[in-house]
Amino acid sequence: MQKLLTSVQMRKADEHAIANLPIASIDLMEKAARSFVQSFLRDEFDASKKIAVFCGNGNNGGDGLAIAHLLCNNGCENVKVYILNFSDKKSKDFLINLQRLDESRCRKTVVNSVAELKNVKADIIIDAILGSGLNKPLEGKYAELAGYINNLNKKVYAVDVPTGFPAEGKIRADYNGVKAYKTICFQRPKINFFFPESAMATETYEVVAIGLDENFIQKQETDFLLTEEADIHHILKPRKLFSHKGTYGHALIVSGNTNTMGAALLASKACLHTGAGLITACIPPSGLIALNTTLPEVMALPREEFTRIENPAKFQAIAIGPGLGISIENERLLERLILSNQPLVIDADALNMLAERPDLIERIPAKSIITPHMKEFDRLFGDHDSWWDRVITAKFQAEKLKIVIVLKNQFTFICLPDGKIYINSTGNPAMAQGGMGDVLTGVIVGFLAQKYSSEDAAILACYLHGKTGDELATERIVVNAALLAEQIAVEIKRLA
Ligand SMILES: NC(=O)C1=CN([C@@H]2O[C@H](COP(=O)(O)OP(=O)(O)OC[C@H]3O[C@@H](n4cnc5c(N)ncnc54)[C@H](O)[C@@H]3O)[C@@H](O)[C@H]2O)[C@@H](O)CC1
Ligand SMILES: Nc1ncnc2c1ncn2[C@@H]1O[C@H](COP(=O)(O)OP(=O)(O)O)[C@@H](O)[C@H]1O
Repeated sequence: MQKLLTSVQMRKADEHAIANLPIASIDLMEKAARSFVQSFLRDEFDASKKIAVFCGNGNNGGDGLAIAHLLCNNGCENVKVYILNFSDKKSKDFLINLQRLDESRCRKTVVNSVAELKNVKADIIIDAILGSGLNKPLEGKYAELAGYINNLNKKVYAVDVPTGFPAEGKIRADYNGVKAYKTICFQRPKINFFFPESAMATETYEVVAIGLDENFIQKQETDFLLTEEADIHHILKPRKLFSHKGTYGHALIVSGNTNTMGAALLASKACLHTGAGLITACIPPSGLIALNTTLPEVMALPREEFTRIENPAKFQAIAIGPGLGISIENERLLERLILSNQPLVIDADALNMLAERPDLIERIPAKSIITPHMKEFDRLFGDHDSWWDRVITAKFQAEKLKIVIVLKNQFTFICLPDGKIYINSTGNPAMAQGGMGDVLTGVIVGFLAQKYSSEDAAILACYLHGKTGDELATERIVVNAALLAEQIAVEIKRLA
């Protein structure tokens, strides 16, 4: 798992490298510039393109100067540097690189105001104005400059972070910084790149290594962690010799209604392919034929019989919600399960019913996993006007209720009872189709049945669900939920 650091912590990592590795501050900047240029030239190999490099006065500007210098030395014929003389505070390494640039044949001009920028003719812009040193929203000349650059409508590459974009913390809805095509950032992605509002600032990003001490970074205290494939490999347990269906647990999936039986089938199918030993779908009688014909391995428990069944403790794992429908009977059923005090996976309509019963939210059994998307989350815990605030609420509630909250999106935030937030980066827009969440619930309950902890089940399920979608999306424009449910077994096998 990769630790994601704040700007202050990243600065410490820079300082640590300078103090402890045989590398001077200016050489670290040179290394960062070289890594940027390498990545940039992979994308933009036409040496005749006009490149305008905008440089501020801090270290981000220093990077820009070094980048311009390297581009000139690498055969780029039309590089022009705009040095923005907007501040008296110039960093030491900025000044060293300014002198180096002065001694080169790179074209440059010093600009004191945006009005002086009349004839910027560029195919590509490199934004090295402000980086992770941003300490307040843009205003005055800086805001004007960001607007000017955006209005040029050119391809913008941002150095480390687009000017005006906060690396962490709330992103304002009226973001007024640079809108980059791509950000090439150093050593670690910024925490805020995983928040949907970052789409206002950069279409995509790439992380390049600059030689900071990974051991030092991984030792820092942070609540934000990025799941990696190695973690999944480490958590997954292979199936054992002499094992039998009892070894892999019995999952109960309370789901489906007359018009939404598909959700029950998808969740059950996903659970089946995740490897639970036995699966029972608690469905309405109207769904029996569909279940028996499409998923013969799955047992049925007609819903009205539910109250007559044995203790829910018979099941190793229980999920409730996919396609369930909202009714008094279903609310009673949910209440019964919650009061049984057994960890649950709670999704979809079960979450919507919970939103109307704050008394039950307080009683969600510890170690349960709830899987809201943004709207379901806000119905449960109140409206939020930014994703940062929403994630902070999720973290708070996960700690308070001692549950796992899987807040679903392009990048899903998995908030654990210990306050840690695992960010899942697998998954893609080909998966944006109904039923995908039902499959995720089936995968989670499938892992729970196999005795993975709630934390591990949520982390594994999100990663494998997205990864399976990524593999399938290499060959198709859309990945439907049933296909993904079936393919998940292949991905688990590959990573186990
Ligand atoms: N050794 C290092 O520290 C390294 C730093 N690197 C680069 O350094 C950058 C960070 O550099 P700095 O810490 O110098 O910071 P910046 O270059 O991002 O900003 C510097 C100045 O901008 C001012 N400022 C902040 N917000 C402002 C606002 N809204 N309006 C006007 N002025 C504002 C600050 O007071 C500061 O004086 C990184 O993003 C990265 O590009 C890289 O070169 C890697 C090595
Ligand atoms: N653009 C996307 N990128 C990554 N994952 C996605 C994307 N769109 C949807 N997903 C995933 O699909 C699932 C959708 O869940 P949900 O909205 O509950 O769907 P449904 O209610 O239709 O079953 C989530 O796990 C989400 O992360």
